[in-house]
Amino acid sequence: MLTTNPFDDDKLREECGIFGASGVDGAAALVALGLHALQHRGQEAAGITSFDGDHFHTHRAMGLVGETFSQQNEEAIRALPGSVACGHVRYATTGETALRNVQPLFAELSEGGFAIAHNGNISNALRLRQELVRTGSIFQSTSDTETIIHLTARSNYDQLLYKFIDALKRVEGAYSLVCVTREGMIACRDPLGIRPLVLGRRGDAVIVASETVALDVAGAEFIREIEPGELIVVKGTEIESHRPFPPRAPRPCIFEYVYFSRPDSRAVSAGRSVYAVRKAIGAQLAMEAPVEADIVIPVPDSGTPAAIGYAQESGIPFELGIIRSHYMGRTFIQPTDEIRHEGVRLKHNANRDIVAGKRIVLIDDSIVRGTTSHKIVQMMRDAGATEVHMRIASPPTKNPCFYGVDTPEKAKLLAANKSLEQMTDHIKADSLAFISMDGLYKALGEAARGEEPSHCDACFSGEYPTTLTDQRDRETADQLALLEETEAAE
Ligand SMILES: O=P(O)(O)OC[C@H]1O[C@H](OP(=O)(O)OP(=O)(O)O)[C@H](O)[C@@H]1O
Ligand SMILES: NC(=O)CC[C@H](N)C(=O)O
Ligand code: SF4
Ligand SMILES: [Mg+2]
Repeated sequence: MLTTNPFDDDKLREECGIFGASGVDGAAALVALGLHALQHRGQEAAGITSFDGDHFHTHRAMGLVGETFSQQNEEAIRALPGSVACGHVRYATTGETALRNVQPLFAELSEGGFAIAHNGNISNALRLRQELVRTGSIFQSTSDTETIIHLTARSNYDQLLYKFIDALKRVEGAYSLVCVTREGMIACRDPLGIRPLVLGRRGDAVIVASETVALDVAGAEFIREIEPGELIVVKGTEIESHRPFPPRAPRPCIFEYVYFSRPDSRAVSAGRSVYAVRKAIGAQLAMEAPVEADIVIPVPDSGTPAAIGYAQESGIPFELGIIRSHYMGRTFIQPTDEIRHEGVRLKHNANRDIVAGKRIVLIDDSIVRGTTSHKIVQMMRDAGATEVHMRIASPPTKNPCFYGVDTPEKAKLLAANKSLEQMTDHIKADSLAFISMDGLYKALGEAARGEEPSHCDACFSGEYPTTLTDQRDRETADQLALLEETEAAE
């Protein structure tokens, strides 16, 4: 996969963000605001499609929202007239990082134009694509999202809405979608509601967004979440709700609360802010994994709320012992290997006076490959820390995500390949502990995880809530290749 950031190529990636507005003049400008608030979910590319009653208009580009839809580039927004629009910020999960995969994707169907913006990942997209291509579909992109367009186009139903629903019934995996058609806007969530989507109003205008922070920034009021398995059709300012799928117990992504969502968004299924949930996770971690220390230090930014919770619960003072630069990364020239090795210092640096001579508890939200923890523990020691205890605000990440988060393959996940002791050695900490799975659910206000958990937690538990057709096909192909190799060698 192509990456845009020379220093961040070994991380758990963000996902995507979507935003739609209907029933408001200049809808595209509102979408640009909303996308800006969702920028943390995807920094590779951004796009908006509007409909002015006669024509569809699209502008898509690589890069940040502010680069593409900025004050200096007002022309870009003026070229997107109309009272309905949808937009997307992308972090690729299927299909390369290239303009042809930047969303919203658009096609002219027999019922007219159809624009689609997708957060999630379709776990049988490859299988569907092979079938569609074999029977004549010509794909314009390598994105999983395009399969929905082809399935819609080829459905035998006679109205666009029913064709679209027919298509969704054939896809597996995770999808929160916002579409613009000649009739208005359609928004929906997959039957398990794996990826988030909320509904708001700005006056009479209808807004949908991945997270409530985007409603705040667009001056809209939060109404409710779009329910798992719900599809809404928006015509102007009118909303019609549909339930096209048989009801199932929802499984929203628990990692949204650990890491992805902005802390000022609402954790809808927990009835609190994401910030409050993260603090509760930190407090729970302090109860489960206490340690004698002088100060609690977050790995900024995402470890900060959990560190505040840990400090408050343990009574150990909270200090900013690591300062993060917000200016590194994307536009930085390609470094030499030597500079790349030093790269972490560009992002994080020790606050020496705070750290020197102290026993410290470091709090981060997750360990993926272990790169960050390894470097930061060393950084604390170099700055004079006498003991470094690492505490992680999620259970060990042992499995990849197939639902819209670009995680490294299992072989590269530290916790999938090492015991707790080996991980502690690897990051060179004096001690290491993760919050328990039950502890994580307790922080969400539940008694324990239980047999039928309320959330998707597959990256920790390995229990994927949907079938993973493409992954199964890949494993079968690998096994066959191995068998052939063995036979050839014999
Ligand atoms: O074990 P690793 O492979 O290093 O990955 C884990 C780290 O990645 C994420 O931070 P990241 O630096 O990506 O983003 P953030 O600044 O939003 O915390 C996460 O918060 C951990 O700090
Ligand atoms: N991270 C996402 O939600 C990505 C959406 C879609 N699967 C893509 O790759 O464009
Ligand atoms: S596997 Fe993990 S990151 Fe992916 S949807 Fe499930 S909980 Fe979220
Ligand atoms: Mg981090």
